[in-house]
Amino acid sequence: MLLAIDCGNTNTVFSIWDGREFIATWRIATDHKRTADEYFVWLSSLMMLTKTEAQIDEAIISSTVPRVVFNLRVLCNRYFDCRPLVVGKPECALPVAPRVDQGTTVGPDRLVNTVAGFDRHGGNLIVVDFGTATTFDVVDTDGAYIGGVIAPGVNLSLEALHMAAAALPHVDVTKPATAIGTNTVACMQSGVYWGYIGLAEGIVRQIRAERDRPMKVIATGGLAPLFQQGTDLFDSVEDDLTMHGLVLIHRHNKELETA
Ligand SMILES: Nc1ncnc2c1ncn2[C@@H]1O[C@H](COP(=O)(O)OP(=O)(O)O)[C@@H](O)[C@H]1O
Ligand SMILES: CC(C)(COP(=O)(O)O)[C@@H](O)C(=O)NCCC(=O)O
Ligand SMILES: [K+]
Repeated sequence: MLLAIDCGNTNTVFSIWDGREFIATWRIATDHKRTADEYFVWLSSLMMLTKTEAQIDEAIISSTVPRVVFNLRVLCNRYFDCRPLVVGKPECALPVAPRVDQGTTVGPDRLVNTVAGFDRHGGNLIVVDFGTATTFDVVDTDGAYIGGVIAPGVNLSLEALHMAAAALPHVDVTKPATAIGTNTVACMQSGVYWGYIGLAEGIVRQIRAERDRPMKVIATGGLAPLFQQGTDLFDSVEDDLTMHGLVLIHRHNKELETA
């Protein structure tokens, strides 16, 4: 079975793919100090507690944090006796190469989102990922990643507000009932929630104008369902998008190997 690992700047998600479906998905805070042994203790206890029967013998990793890849590789080598594919490394082929400025290292999560979005919806697509950063990935007609937008993430913005202004508390993002807040917390939540809805709508409008053609919009990432409640911008919200892309990229590389 395939172990697919999606490491973002905040959370790392592990999913087990049995060839037909994901039989388990677990999430751990991203921490570059975590060792292979620690990952394994965590993974194997979850497998035992949930009675998940899985013989893992293949792995694929996408990581926006380069430093964690070493220990994830050790995990795969030592405990699953396999060499993981690492998205973004030369030995990991993509169905279509990205078309960006020379020397640009596109975040592997964005490449994976592009592959998954194209598989599910075809080309001319915008994938919005509400992760640590809020990213917009533009997918061309043939499925190539051709660029996009990186904006500060929602929680990052709230954190910055709290850090920079003495009178502003730490607050969690939620959908406020009204745009006009009648207390400090409600005002901050409104600024971030409706601010990000406006950001997403505005950026998508601008991208569509530059591309001058119909483009679907797919949202993913931890906070996507919350933002879907405030706008009809998204054609769909798919929390398994990155995992789906990892399975596709793994399959693509296996096919190349046996061809
Ligand atoms: N279900 C949730 N409810 C509220 N916040 C969430 C939820 N899931 C994730 N988050 C927050 O959303 C942000 C993005 O999460 P995630 O998509 O896991 O980011 P990344 O991929 O960059 O690690 C993080 O700040 C995280 O704390
Ligand atoms: C933009 C990102 C920080 C988003 O990461 P995430 O929010 O998923 O942790 C990541 O995709 C990245 O480090 N990108 C490199 C630059 C680029 O994609 O052009
Ligand atoms: K991500």
